Amino acid sequence: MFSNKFVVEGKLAVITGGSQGLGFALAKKLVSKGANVVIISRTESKLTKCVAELKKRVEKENQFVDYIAADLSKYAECEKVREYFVAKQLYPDHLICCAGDAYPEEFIKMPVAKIDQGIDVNYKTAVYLVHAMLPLITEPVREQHLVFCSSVVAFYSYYGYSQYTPLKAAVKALSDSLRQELLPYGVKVHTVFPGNFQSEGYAEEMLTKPALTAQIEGPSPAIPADECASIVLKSLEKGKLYIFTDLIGWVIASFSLGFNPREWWFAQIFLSLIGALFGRLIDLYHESLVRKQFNSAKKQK
Ligand SMILES: NC(=O)C1=CN([C@@H]2O[C@H](COP(=O)(O)OP(=O)(O)OC[C@H]3O[C@@H](n4cnc5c(N)ncnc54)[C@H](OP(=O)(O)O)[C@@H]3O)[C@@H](O)[C@H]2O)C=CC1
Ligand SMILES: CCCCCCCCCCCCCCCC(=O)[C@@H](N)CO
Repeated sequence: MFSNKFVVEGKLAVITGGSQGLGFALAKKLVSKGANVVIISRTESKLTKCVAELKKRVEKENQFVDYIAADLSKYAECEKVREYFVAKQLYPDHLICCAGDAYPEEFIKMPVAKIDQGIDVNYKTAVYLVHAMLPLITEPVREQHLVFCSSVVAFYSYYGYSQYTPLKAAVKALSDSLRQELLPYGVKVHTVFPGNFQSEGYAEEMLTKPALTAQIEGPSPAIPADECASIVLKSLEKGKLYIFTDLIGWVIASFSLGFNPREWWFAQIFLSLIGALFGRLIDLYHESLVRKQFNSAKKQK
């Protein structure tokens, strides 16, 4: 049995995007494990319902659950979040950035507003909040965990995700820089690369997802959010820096190992060779699907 590298009992966990999906699933598990939890998102009505639900799981006398309604894509609101903790003299032990959303659609049909939304929700909510919280992250030096939510698509961007994958790749790059920069402050930076999982956001994205996008990502069927949260927590407890929630995600990431953290590195190096040999062939196959789709649409006109 491994030693738990992600102790939560009695600790303070702050979860953005905590009002649904993976964020709320993680919040429930952390409260059940004895953590103090503050969830953050924009919609107060969702947050109050979630906190009522979380309070049912409170076991310990002095364990608390709270929420902050804030649009984290606005820096000023991230500063208000910091002030909340300063005023209460609370120093988060775990900061888990789950806020995000995808709008899968062909780029030629992409409204500019959705491009802005992708940047705001997937990138700004993470970079702004962590930046605003730096005074509480760097002082006092203590063991902390900073968890970013990227996606498998950060390793392989394909048809339909032009509004989303660039920002998930940016979250990966941001986490890679901060993993080095925050070392002296006792901060462990983890990056989660989920495969598909069922959530309110997933249901939303399925409304616009092109059939070809769904076909390409067929090897990643959507698992329940609770199952995804369990996999993430177990990986954090094992001290994993890069966290995958399905096999295909780990395989695709192994295709581009580069400077990335490894696990089962021997197998990953073998897979990186397979990726070097066949990755482009898989991409060419996907390109042939695009051409086929385009030509058959042209014939129907
Ligand atoms: N579901 C999936 O298949 C996959 C998801 N992911 C990633 O995992 C993470 C969680 O996904 P999922 O559970 O599906 O997400 P959901 O879309 O279900 O929930 C997103 C959460 O983020 C909050 N949020 C959105 N915008 C903001 C904002 N500007 N400020 C503060 N909070 C905000 C939402 O609450 P509110 O609207 O009230 O603000 C909500 O709580 C996301 O980063 C997603 O990109 C990665 C791979 C696959
Ligand atoms: C041997 C290698 C074959 C490779 C074939 C390509 C398979 C691609 C699977 C990618 C799955 C990505 C799921 C995350 C999607 C996501 O982030 C959205 N659901 C956002 O919410």
